[in-house]
Amino acid sequence: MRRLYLFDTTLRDGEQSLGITLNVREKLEIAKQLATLGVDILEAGFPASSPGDFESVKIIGREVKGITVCGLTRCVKKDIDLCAEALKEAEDPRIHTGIAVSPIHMEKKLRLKPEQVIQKAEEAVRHAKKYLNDVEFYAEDAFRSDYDFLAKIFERVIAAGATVVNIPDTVGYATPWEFGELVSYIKTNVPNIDRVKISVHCHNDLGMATANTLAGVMAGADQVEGTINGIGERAGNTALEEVIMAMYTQKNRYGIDLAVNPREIAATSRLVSSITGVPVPSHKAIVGTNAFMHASGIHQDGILKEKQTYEIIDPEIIGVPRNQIVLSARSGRHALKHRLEELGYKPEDSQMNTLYEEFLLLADKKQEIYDEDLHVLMGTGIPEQNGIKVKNISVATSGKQSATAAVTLEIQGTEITDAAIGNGPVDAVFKAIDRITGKEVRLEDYSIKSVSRGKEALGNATVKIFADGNYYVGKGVSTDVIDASAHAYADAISKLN
Ligand SMILES: CC(=O)SCCNC(=O)CCNC(=O)[C@H](O)C(C)(C)COP(=O)(O)OP(=O)(O)OC[C@H]1O[C@@H](n2cnc3c(N)ncnc32)[C@H](O)[C@@H]1OP(=O)(O)O
Ligand SMILES: CC(C)C(=O)C(=O)O
Repeated sequence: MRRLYLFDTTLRDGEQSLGITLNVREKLEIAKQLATLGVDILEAGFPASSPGDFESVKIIGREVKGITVCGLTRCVKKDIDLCAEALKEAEDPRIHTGIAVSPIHMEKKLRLKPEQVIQKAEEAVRHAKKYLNDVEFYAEDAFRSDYDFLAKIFERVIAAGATVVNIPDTVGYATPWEFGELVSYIKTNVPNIDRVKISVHCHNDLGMATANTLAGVMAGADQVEGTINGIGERAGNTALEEVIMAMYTQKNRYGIDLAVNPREIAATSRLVSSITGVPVPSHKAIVGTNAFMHASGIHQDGILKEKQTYEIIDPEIIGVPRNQIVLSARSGRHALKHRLEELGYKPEDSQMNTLYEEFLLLADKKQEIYDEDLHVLMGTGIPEQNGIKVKNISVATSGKQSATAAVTLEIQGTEITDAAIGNGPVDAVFKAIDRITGKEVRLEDYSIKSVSRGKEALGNATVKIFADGNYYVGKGVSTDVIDASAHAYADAISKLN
């Protein structure tokens, strides 16, 4: 069996998705779950990019053990110094440094001659090696580079001490057969390549990131880079869950071994989606809600006769249990606990009374309680209300007229009520919250979507605000859309210092 290393960059390239800004607490929570999933390397951020990113890499390095924690840098000494400083307390640190190698990037962006680029790359790797042994070198835009030049720069960084060479298709331009050929070319044309690991890092601009990554693996790559749910710059990165399950379902054919626990895939995907506010499309491979649903009669007939007629993956393998019990207001604590345990939660007996009360409140509003409702009940869909709690909302609206909202918030134990007029009920509620908190914020984005099924489905509101030079994302969940929106807005404001 050949061992394939999984390099997760959800917290670095994933966070480069438009609209995502995660704070240290959120990043740490995702990092811990990635360690539970069992990825080998976790890219925690780009320490030189901001004090917040520096802090995240530092705290993840300190707190998350049993895994390689990595930070990204340019081939710039200051970036490398900061990265090494952030990784000081990491058990198994790695610096990921690199520079662009394609003609267009070197000439137009870096404004450097190819030989100058090689020099910077060598110097950066040597500088990083002063701090620690494990240094990965990325050749940005490798797929559009001149392959002789690429082989030459890899040869020189390997001589300077790189332990991993990364071949990115930075702009997602490759097709699988071409990308496989590139990896083969590097394997056969770079002296001493067998001393280092080859990594592949693909983007999804043509929808081929996973296919290209697998072609790279077939051509001999030792490490694959990607993100959970495929989030990332522009159209995103290779979705790690797709690579994991492609390997898992093809194990006997490809003989590739991974250290991950596939049962954690669904929980990791949910957590990343919930914290980043980026929904997973229902038809998304592996982790979409429809990925294991069979809708048409001929398929349902086949499944009832033999599951494998239409199912290549047993959903339980990725932590999605088959649902056999229908939960409703008539269900008791045993059924609720049983289903929660099937979904991977470990509710304490002491928690069950409160959970059951919350469950009944919801069940009274809905005929059937779905798994999505239970995830919300267990908190993976409801954010903590740090400091600001929405206690009461009352809205008056009459057709085309403006709406009026009266809102009561509890801030650090004190209840405050105020009212405002807005263009519609949600606007009026947000304005009332602004009056109470006295914060100057600009609403950047607002969306509401259903997170469960049924007529009284839970609405999940996501609000993005801009204040003090930063973006803050808040989430709120309720069967009432105005209530969900108010919670999301209060959640975002509670993240301001
Ligand atoms: C392919 C990728 O995904 S790479 C990772 C992308 N991630 C990020 O960009 C993280 C967020 N970025 C940032 O916080 C900032 O851009 C910083 C801190 C990195 C740099 O900020 P600034 O110093 O203000 O530079 P700015 O971003 O405007 O320009 C980039 C500079 O770095 C140079 N540069 C870009 N990549 C590299 C590299 N890998 N190695 C060396 N220099 C590089 C550019 O040529 C440019 O140099 P110039 O100022 O001499 O023209
Ligand atoms: C920094 C590198 C690995 C990258 O993200 C890319 O080239 O896409």
